Amino acid sequence: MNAPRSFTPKTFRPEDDGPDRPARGLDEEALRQQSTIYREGMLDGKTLLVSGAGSGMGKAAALLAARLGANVAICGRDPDKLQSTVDLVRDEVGTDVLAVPTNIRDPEAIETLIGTVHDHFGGLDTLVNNAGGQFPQDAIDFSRKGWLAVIDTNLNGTWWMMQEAAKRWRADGKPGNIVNIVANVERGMPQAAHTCAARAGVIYLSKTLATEWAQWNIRVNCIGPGVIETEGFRMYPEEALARFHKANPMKMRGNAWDVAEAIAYLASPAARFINGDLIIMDGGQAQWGVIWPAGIPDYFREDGAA
Ligand SMILES: CCC/C=C/C(=O)SCCNC(=O)CCNC(=O)[C@H](O)C(C)(C)COP(=O)([O-])OP(=O)([O-])OC[C@H]1O[C@@H](n2cnc3c(N)ncnc32)[C@H](O)[C@@H]1OP(=O)([O-])[O-]
Ligand SMILES: NC(=O)C1=CN([C@@H]2O[C@H](COP(=O)(O)OP(=O)(O)OC[C@H]3O[C@@H](n4cnc5c(N)ncnc54)[C@H](OP(=O)(O)O)[C@@H]3O)[C@@H](O)[C@H]2O)C=CC1
Repeated sequence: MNAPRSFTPKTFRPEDDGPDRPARGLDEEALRQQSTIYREGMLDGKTLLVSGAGSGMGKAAALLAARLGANVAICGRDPDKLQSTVDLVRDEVGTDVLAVPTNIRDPEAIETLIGTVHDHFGGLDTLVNNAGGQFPQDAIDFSRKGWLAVIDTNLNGTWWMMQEAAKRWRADGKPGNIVNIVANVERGMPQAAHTCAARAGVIYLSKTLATEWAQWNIRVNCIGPGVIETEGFRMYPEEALARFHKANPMKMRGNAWDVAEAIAYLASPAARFINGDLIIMDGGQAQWGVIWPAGIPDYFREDGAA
């Protein structure tokens, strides 16, 4: 029998970044160079609110939406990260992004956020719930605070955003569109059980709301990314990162732009009949491999899992 696996929480924290933990994913220069399959002006006159848009997929989605003509509002906790997205879009596209620092765990702050977006742009067409995250750890060792932090962010935070946006759409008699970024949870997520529970909750919440809210012309869909290399990867030990891409049969990592293009599709008129669905973007991982974000335990090494 394996000895209990110990875990030092401080080890993988983003603030521990240093020269030995390099930046991950598409940097701003790479983002600027991405091309898109979509036509110019595809999102003209549309307003998108993207949470967690100070980095990673949210930043890419904000840039692409702005490039396609949308009004873009963003939120996240760290104002400096949000400002980096504002600056990138202004420099690259020439438009102003509305940045509203907001913790999605705070429902009152979300009420203010949704109101601010409506006041500024005169409405909201697509809400992208991308903010979220977790830390890698064997479930048996989760602290109570850690469990609650992940559930509160990924499940409750996403719900507060959805409910507040929908209340406003119903009151205004306007159609709405929600895209929730979740994860690939079909076969569970070892060493990420907290986020697996939260994301599974969001997926089935979304399917339920897609029915309940159809009467107000509000669509709700999810995107389930697999291994997408972003700044968020700094949270994981090198040992795990070295194996992440081996968990899908294509043996590759996706990038933030892949997800941004899927978000743009769901925000476009081409997706008007898609409701209650989950788009998995994982190179086939769901059918095959397993990610061990805290490192593969001895018990699973011998049988060659993933
Ligand atoms: C899965 C593979 C594929 C997925 C990839 C991605 O999603 S990539 C994108 C991923 N991007 C991200 O994931 C980025 C966003 N992630 C986050 O912001 C955090 O991981 C969060 C979701 C826990 C929020 O936390 P927060 O704002 O509340 O900040 P806080 O720091 O105060 O933590 C609260 C408590 O959680 C606990 N705890 C925290 N860390 C660890 C740890 N390493 N170890 C153990 N426990 C840990 C601890 O109990 C802590 O309290 P303490 O002991 O300090 O008093
Ligand atoms: N990269 C991957 O392989 C995968 C990622 N995902 C999920 O996709 C989403 C985007 O991830 P990715 O771009 O990779 O990672 P990042 O860590 O770069 O982005 C997550 C963003 O969420 C924001 N955020 C976190 N907590 C809160 C909060 N309480 N309130 C407001 N904003 C918050 C963070 O900003 P700030 O710290 O400023 O608040 C950050 O900008 C996340 O939900 C992630 O868990 C799912 C599957 C795989």
